[in-house]
Amino acid sequence: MIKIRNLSKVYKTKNGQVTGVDNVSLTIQKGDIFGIVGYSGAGKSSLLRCINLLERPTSGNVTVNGTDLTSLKSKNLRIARLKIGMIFQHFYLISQKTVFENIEFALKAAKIPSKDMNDRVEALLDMVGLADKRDVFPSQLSGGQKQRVGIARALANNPSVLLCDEATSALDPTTTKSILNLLKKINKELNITIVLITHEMDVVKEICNRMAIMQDGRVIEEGPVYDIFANPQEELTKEFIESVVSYDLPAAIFKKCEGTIIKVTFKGEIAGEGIISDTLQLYNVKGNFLHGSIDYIQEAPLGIFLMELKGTSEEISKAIQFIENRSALVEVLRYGI
Ligand SMILES: Nc1ncnc2c1ncn2[C@@H]1O[C@H](COP(=O)(O)OP(=O)(O)OP(=O)(O)O)[C@@H](O)[C@H]1O
Repeated sequence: MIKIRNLSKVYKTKNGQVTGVDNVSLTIQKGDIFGIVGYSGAGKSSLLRCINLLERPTSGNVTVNGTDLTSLKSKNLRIARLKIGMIFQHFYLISQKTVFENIEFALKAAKIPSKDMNDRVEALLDMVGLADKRDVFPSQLSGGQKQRVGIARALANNPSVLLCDEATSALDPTTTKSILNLLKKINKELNITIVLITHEMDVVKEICNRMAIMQDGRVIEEGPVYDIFANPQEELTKEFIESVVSYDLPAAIFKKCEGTIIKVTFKGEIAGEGIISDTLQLYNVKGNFLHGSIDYIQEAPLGIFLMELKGTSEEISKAIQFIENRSALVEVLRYGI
């Protein structure tokens, strides 16, 4: 488990102080795939690098598996860091070394006996699906393959935590998907907690179970990915969600409708139930679907529909109440005109 408490990182620059992280507290549970999202400059990298103390926090502390890293002196910190793997957007492989040697290099740092070296490297290459590339140099690999070497290297010392710094931002969508699948497999099979930072909400939607949104160095919203997608609180969170799940209604349609326009969010299994048809049968309202879809987040359905309701305001209120009583969220976007 990773506990971040009241962490701040202030940089001293020629032009004065810059706050990278501003009093952040977060708890990341063992087995989580935790996504940290934010625009450029929000403080994601600073926070991630404070987790393994690549950056030393200005104040606050970071506890990983019960050890407060901020209290460790250099030798013990080096040892603790071996259990925190990290991968990067630009891979940082050693270009003069082969794939095998890149991974071997990380194993040597952990003083793995040389008789075990070959088996260990080959097991790691199998894990990331690169057994046939052991003797080639990084320049002969695609971006996705380079990242696989980065992942194998990060796993060399059997870490309990893997930090991913924009690990898929340099990759095309298909390669991104395959790397995300590999991260999922590592999380499940090796029980490694993953913390990733990204500006791509797609990545979070695809693999994370929990997430935090950062703005100006602070965490402005945090929780299970499904709940945040179903009911975002902050404007910035809504903006990020709309980048992957859009429910915008063209202004012309909005203008043409005279009835009350509602947005209905169905969570989980009720997404497939006939709540709307029941509503229209029970109440004297006419319903007209304007837009809608069912998305799958963490393999659970999340249905969002925009509807126009026509009828007396009393019947419409009753109909909305009925939908809410069936555990759906209803937001009135505009009352009837
Ligand atoms: N080494 C540094 N020296 C001075 N200021 C820094 C340093 N690193 C980051 N900052 C500043 O801290 C703030 C947060 O930067 P950070 O890189 O953590 O954000 P980010 O969300 O990761 O953005 P990006 O995705 O562009 O990397 C920014 O204002 C940045 O300019």
